Parts: sequence; C-alpha cells; structure tokens
Amino acid sequence: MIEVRNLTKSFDGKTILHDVSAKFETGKTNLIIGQSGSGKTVLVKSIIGLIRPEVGEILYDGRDIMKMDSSQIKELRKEIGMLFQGSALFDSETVLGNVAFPLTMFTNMSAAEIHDRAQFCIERVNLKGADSKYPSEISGGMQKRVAIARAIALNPKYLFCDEPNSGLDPRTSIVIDELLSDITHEYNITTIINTHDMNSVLGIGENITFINKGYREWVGDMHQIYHTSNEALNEFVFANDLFQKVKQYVITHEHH
Ligand SMILES: Nc1ncnc2c1ncn2[C@@H]1O[C@H](COP(=O)(O)OP(=O)(O)OP(=O)(O)O)[C@@H](O)[C@H]1O
Repeated sequence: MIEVRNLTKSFDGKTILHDVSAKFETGKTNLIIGQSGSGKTVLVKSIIGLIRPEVGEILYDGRDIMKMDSSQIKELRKEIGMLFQGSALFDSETVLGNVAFPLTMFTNMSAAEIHDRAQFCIERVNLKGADSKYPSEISGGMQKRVAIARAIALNPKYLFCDEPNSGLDPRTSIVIDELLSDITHEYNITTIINTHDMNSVLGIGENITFINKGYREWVGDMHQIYHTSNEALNEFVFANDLFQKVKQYVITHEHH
C-alpha cells in the first residue's frame, strides 16, 4: 500500500496541494481523477519522488520517501513500474529489445534469463510472436501493451500509469484497462492510474481518489461514485448526457 498523509505543496506562494491524504491499496487499481489543473500530476510526481512537498508523509508500505536520500529513492524506484503517456518506446529497438531494456539496465541476469523473462512478459500482454517487430510496425494499442510488458518486467510492487488510454479508441482502451486490472490482481501490485477516461473510472475504478482544486474531496469505488453527493465530482464524471443516463439507469435498477 502507498499512503499519503497531509501533503502540502506550493509553487511560487500558490498552494497546489492542500493537506492531501489518500490511500492506494495493494492488489487494486487505484485511480486518481480530477479536472485539468487540479493537481493530479503534482500529486503523482510527489509520490514518485520527483517533487518534494513542503509538508507530509508518503509511505511505501511504511517507508517514507520524503525521508529518503537520492540513493534510497533510486533503490525504491527498482520496485516501481511506470507506464508513460504515449508509451515512450525506443523506436530503434524491437519489442523484445524494449521489454528487455530494464532487465539489462537494472539486473545481473544472464542474456538467456533476460530473454526468457522478456518473452514471458510479452506473452502475458498477448503479444506472442511480435517480439522482433519495431514500434512503428505495430498499432498504438499494441505499443501500449509493449509498454505494459516493459513496466512489469522487473516484477514491480508499485505501478504508475499516466493516462494509459490517451490516443486509443474505446475498444482498445477497454482491452488495456482490463489488462492493467488483471495484472494488478494477478501480481498483487499497488497500481495508481491517473486518468480522464470515464469508461475507466466506471469500469475498473476499485479505489478512486478525486482531487478538486488541490483538495482530496472524495474517495470511493466505481459503484459508490453513482451515489456521490459531491457536486464537483458529479459534474466531472457525469458531465455528458450518456453518462447521466447510465447513472439514472444504475440507480433505478439497484433498488429492485
Ligand atoms: N513546476 C511547477 N511550477 C509551478 N507551477 C506548477 C508546477 N507544476 C505544476 N504547477 C501548477 O500546479 C497546478 C496543477 O497542475 P497539475 O499538472 O498537477 O494538474 P493536473 O491535474 O495533472 O492537470 P492535467 O489533467 O491537465 O494533467 C497547475 O496550476 C500548474 O500550473
């Protein structure tokens, strides 16, 4: 579990995070949602140690990253997988080369072991047979799966995903969401997903943290969110007609 306690962060005298506390649970898909500019990225960057808040605690299964020096943070990062927006693959490397990269960089595994582990991860994301392809030769959804395979190569305890569905069509987005959710459960990973995608919120949101103007205003899951009395959250999630209808449908049918 990652627990954040009373985080406050300001830039140039302007407070961006106001006393934010949140829990991100092990083996669950933890979503962070909120409007553009609400402070989600500042929160995530704080959690991974790229930004240092003025006040607060950030506990990785009890270990406070705020109290770590840079070499300790570097050690901790070995337990963290990252999935960046746009996949961030190396264009000049094959699928296999991309997935093998962190294994080559951060382990003492032999070439044969690296090959086996990379192949295992490639198969886990259903890309068997694509290992010698280059990123430019595969679709955006497949690239995202390569990025997921790379992110899990080192068997991370923690996985951070920044807008994993950006640029993907709705159907591919669901495939990626389900893959992230399955992997989270299967390997008992503390997964944190920064997302704007309401399909993800309602589809895989096991633990949702809503940030509004730098305050953590709501926490709950994809079922509870239909019943929220938080106006800002309601407007954010159910802004469009379709989601409004889904909400009415769910609420009506729950009472029967
Ligand atoms: N390094 C920085 N220096 C000064 N201000 C910053 C810095 N980083 C972020 N901010 C400010 O913090 C606020 C919150 O930004 P943040 O990027 O966390 O929003 P967000 O919720 O992630 O938005 P989006 O959904 O658009 O990515 C913004 O007003 C931004 O200008």
